[in-house]
Amino acid sequence: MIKVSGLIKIYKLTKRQMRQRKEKENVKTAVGGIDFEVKPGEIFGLLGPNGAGKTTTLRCVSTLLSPTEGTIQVCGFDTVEQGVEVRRRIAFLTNELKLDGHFTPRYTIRYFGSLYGMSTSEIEIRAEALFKTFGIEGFQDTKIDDLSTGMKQKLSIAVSLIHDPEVVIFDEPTNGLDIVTARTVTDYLLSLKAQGKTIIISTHIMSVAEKLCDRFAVILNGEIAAQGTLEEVLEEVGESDLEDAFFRLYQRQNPEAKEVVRA
Ligand SMILES: Nc1ncnc2c1ncn2[C@@H]1O[C@H](COP(=O)(O)OP(=O)(O)OP(=O)(O)O)[C@@H](O)[C@H]1O
Repeated sequence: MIKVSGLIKIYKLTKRQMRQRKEKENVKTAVGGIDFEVKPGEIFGLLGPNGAGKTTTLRCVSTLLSPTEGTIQVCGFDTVEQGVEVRRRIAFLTNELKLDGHFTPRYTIRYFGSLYGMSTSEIEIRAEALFKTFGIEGFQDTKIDDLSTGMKQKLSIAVSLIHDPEVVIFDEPTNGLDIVTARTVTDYLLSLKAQGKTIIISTHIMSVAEKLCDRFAVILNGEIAAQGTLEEVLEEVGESDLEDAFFRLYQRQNPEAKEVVRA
């Protein structure tokens, strides 16, 4: 279970960041007060364009960042006060965290398993199953630098799940993947859901939100513009297609962006 209440995250900008972004203020509100819950056996999506605040939200849920205001509970533990308990129970995947290219998948997964205090035999059994699922068996002893982008992403997912966590937090899990690899990842997320895991993902791809997520929130400029099941969001916005609904919501927030809204 994930419960996000009144989450606000404000970044302090350096002078350089202010110059680069042409910002007048030295603070940036990345997330402006959002609430949502994710239940076990559910895939929840944060759907939004670049800069909407998806990554920031997931970083707060995963304890990587502390909220400026608001609280987050994961499996009943507060992400700020009980960060260690939260980290034990989550898989966190984000594009920014890279596996070291000098090592092999076998070495890497063993290393991460041991960080979670798993025994050698537990690691072997779990790694074998994950490598099989993601088609990594034949590449276990290949240097990560020599793996394809898709294989690296699948390895990152396998490594993040070595300790069989209750909660899965994946930032853009299918980003940059070909259609076959993306399907392997989304199918695996569905199997985790069937196992009763609590899953939250971010995406800017409408079809991922439509097909994979039980519920999702459309996040724009750090605020939730709509949330619910696909049917609920479409009804709330008064559209029959998610892309149209998304643009309708976008236009409500950015009236000057009229031209991008379909008639
Ligand atoms: N460390 C930081 N310092 C200052 N501003 C930041 C920092 N990280 C993110 N931001 C800003 O906060 C806002 C939200 O960024 P965030 O990365 O959460 O969005 P996102 O929805 O994940 O977008 P993307 O899909 O591009 O990753 C953006 O305006 C971004 O420039």
